[in-house]
Amino acid sequence: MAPNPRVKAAFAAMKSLGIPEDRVKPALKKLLQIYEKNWELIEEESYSVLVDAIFEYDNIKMVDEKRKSHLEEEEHEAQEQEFQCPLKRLRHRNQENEPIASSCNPTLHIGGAALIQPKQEEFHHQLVQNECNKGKMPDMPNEVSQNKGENQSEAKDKGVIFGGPSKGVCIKEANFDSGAICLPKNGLPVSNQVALTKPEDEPFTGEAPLNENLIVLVLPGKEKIAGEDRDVPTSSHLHGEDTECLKGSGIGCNDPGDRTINFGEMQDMLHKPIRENTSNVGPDKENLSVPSITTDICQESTPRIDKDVTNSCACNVENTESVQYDGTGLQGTLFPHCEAPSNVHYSLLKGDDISSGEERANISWVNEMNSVAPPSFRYTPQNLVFKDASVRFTFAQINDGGCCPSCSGDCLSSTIPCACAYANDGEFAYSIRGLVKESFLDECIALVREPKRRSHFHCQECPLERLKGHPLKTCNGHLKRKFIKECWRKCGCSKQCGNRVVQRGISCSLQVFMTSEGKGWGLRTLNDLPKGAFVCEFIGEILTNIEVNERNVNTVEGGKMYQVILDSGWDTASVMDDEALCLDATHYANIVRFINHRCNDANLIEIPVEVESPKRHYYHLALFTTRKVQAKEELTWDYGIDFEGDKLSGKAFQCLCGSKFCRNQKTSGGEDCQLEDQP
Ligand SMILES: C[S@@+](CC[C@H](N)C(=O)[O-])C[C@H]1O[C@@H](n2cnc3c(N)ncnc32)[C@H](O)[C@@H]1O
Repeated sequence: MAPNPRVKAAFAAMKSLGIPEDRVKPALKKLLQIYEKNWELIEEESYSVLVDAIFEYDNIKMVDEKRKSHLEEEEHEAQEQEFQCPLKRLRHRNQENEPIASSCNPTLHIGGAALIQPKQEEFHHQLVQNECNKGKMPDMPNEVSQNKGENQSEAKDKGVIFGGPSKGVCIKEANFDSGAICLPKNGLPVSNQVALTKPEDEPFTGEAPLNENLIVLVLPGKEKIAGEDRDVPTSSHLHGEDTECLKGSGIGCNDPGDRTINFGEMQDMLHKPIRENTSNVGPDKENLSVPSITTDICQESTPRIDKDVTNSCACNVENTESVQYDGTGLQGTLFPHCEAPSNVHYSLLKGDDISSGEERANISWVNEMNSVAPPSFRYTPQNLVFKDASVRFTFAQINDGGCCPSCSGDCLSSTIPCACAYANDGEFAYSIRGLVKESFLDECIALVREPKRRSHFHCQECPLERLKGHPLKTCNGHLKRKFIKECWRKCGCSKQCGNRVVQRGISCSLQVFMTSEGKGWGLRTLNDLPKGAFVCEFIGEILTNIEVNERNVNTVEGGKMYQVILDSGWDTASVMDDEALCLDATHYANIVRFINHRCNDANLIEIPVEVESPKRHYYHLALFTTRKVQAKEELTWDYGIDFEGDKLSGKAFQCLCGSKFCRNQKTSGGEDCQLEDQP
């Protein structure tokens, strides 16, 4: 059989680095197995994952060899001692409690506490740690360990060693065979995410090319201006003294890190309001996150920066007068919206990671269209309760029929579907590859796009009508949707179970970019994505409808739309005012706030996902691809806007989606298509 051209290419690439085929082979084999033959992950960044894997493999071999030779040496020494000191051997056996002065080995104190030999395990561990960074590409500095806030020895204590040319993370004891390998930048395929200890604060390692006429903004942490490095405040710098961690004691669940979570305390924290002056806010991830609830290791508080952050713009270019703020009234936001001075020629604005290290993979941003930097907002990877929203839930509410306590490992590979599949008619929504199954996805798409399939439920007392002061008015109806039910902490399966996709967060490579059609910023994928792939969750602040309404009263008309109503579960029972919830991604959000709207044939669809709360007034809203999406394609979803109706309320924008099914046809130039023609 002709050799696979990708294998040949990998060998050739390694050969150019001076690595012979016989060293490449075992590592490549293992990687292909671990990545489920996803070559793209292996090929990206000039095979950096493969290079890491080869050196890891070599390290392990070297460590094993050293250990073996150490054992042999010891054995040999012992034999020699026995041979040379027969007397001592006799005394060992017969006079164990008597001290003896031995000329053969003065440090050996028989029967006493001073007989100290390193345990094999410790020895092995030390070797792995010492050797982990050896054998890496010699010309690459160990940036990570240099830039980390925590030093190497602290990192070691946590079982983590940072370093390597591709920001590799050696996980605990770098045991290649156990699946612990250096993580590629894009993360592993979902089904292969192994126990990964993520560094708590991703270091800033971004570098950008410079030339005289080129202003390059590199966020977060560093700004490169005309060859200079300057520190700029980032969200992680804005942490204050007020750090409260979601840790507790007593009741709750034991998580794999032996931390016990007290759900009572947790709920208190969930209801702690956000303080708007972020210059004195503790790490919001710990303070206010909802589903994270049990997942976060409490981080040490980052030293507070007393600088008035409203004075420090990410575009800290010479003419600071040109700095403009977006008028949200939020102090100390992450990316002050700003324009550069007009006398500077811009060819490119870009940044390394808009998530400030909050996501597993960097999310870069680039503006090749104009001189505008990303708008102000605080990046959060988890929903935050603003104030009154009722997202209380307890373990006791999840009965055994609502989870799978007797499962273990991966529920998807079990022959009999577990209780978590019952919610989806006895079938899991996800395939073994971590994608939403085609049949499930097509059904979800049809329920939204096909007018004949679309149906609504009407709540008895609609909270939206109540809000408008018409408590008895008939509900206008809420679109019926299919829910995905994921396994969670009360389930017996592992954290790597295939029925836990959304809760593991973003794993694809994304980029925020300035669109060319005038829609402002947009989001695109940097890799091809298959149909049914999870892209991201809609993350923002959780507000009650009443709170959102109050907020919107003060919003200038024509502002951008960043809010969704979580109404997919309102059919279950009458919904109280503090249970009628919205997500607002205006001030606190993840990258969802950059996803633009497209009428009807968008390449993303939102699907409600039940994770921790069986009461469906609070759920996660996750975006999945509706079809194959090519690298560099813009990611879009249908906001479900009624352009005619919303125009009246002043909310709608002029749609520039370009879809031939555009519902705002007079302005978009879309063809005059009937909804029945939809894809
Ligand atoms: C969630 S934001 C999306 C990101 C936004 N483009 C930005 O620059 O921040 C939604 C806003 O983007 C703009 N937008 C989204 N989709 C659009 C479209 N199809 N046509 C025109 N503007 C759009 C509208 O201003 C809308 O209120």
